[in-house]
Amino acid sequence: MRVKICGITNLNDALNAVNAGSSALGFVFYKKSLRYIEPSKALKIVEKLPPFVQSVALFVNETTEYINQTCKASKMQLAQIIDDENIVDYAALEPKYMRVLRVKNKESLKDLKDEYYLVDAFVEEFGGAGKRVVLEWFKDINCSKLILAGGLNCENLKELNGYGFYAVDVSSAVEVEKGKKDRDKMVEFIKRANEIY
Ligand SMILES: O=C(O)c1ccccc1N[C@@H]1O[C@H](COP(=O)(O)O)[C@@H](O)[C@H]1O
Repeated sequence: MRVKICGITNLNDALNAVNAGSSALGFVFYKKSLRYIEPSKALKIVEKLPPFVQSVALFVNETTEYINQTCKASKMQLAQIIDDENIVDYAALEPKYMRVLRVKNKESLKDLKDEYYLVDAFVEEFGGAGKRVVLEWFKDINCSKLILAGGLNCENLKELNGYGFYAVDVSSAVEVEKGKKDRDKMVEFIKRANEIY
């Protein structure tokens, strides 16, 4: 199972995540988050990453122009986009992107199109809150293009067996505190993610 570790704010955590086996690292470009990182600081980390690790920029209700400029300046390979205000012109986006669907109920899943999405539990305050989606809602859905986020941890990962999610995304369960990752928790999380079938 592919794993994205989100909320990277320093090189040490980035390299620990990569060495633990993370396929992707998430950088939060949302200023109100305690995991916010300046794009110029993210660039310094990205430039030191080894090959085969994807850098993902997380945006919340930002304009197309801002996303394009910021991804280019910080050499991000993928934009993770929360666009509740419907302001993004996806045809004009330069980086590859992955929309975030914030799931409130089973009805929310009707909005999924045939593309890769990150699905996260809806919370009023944006993101990384450790809140889970209800897995039963995904039972009759093709999950092969879905990256599941929201409250995943070493203990509950095994509940994903059989769903066929493309990847998982985690932040709070592998932290010492917001913005600081725990190496051992990342190692254990990725070990358990690799046991999912
Ligand atoms: O992490 C944040 O601070 C954040 C801020 C704004 C929007 C999204 C954010 N994080 C995303 O939330 C998921 C779930 O995190 P958790 O595992 O439940 O803590 C995380 O993977 C980020 O993609």
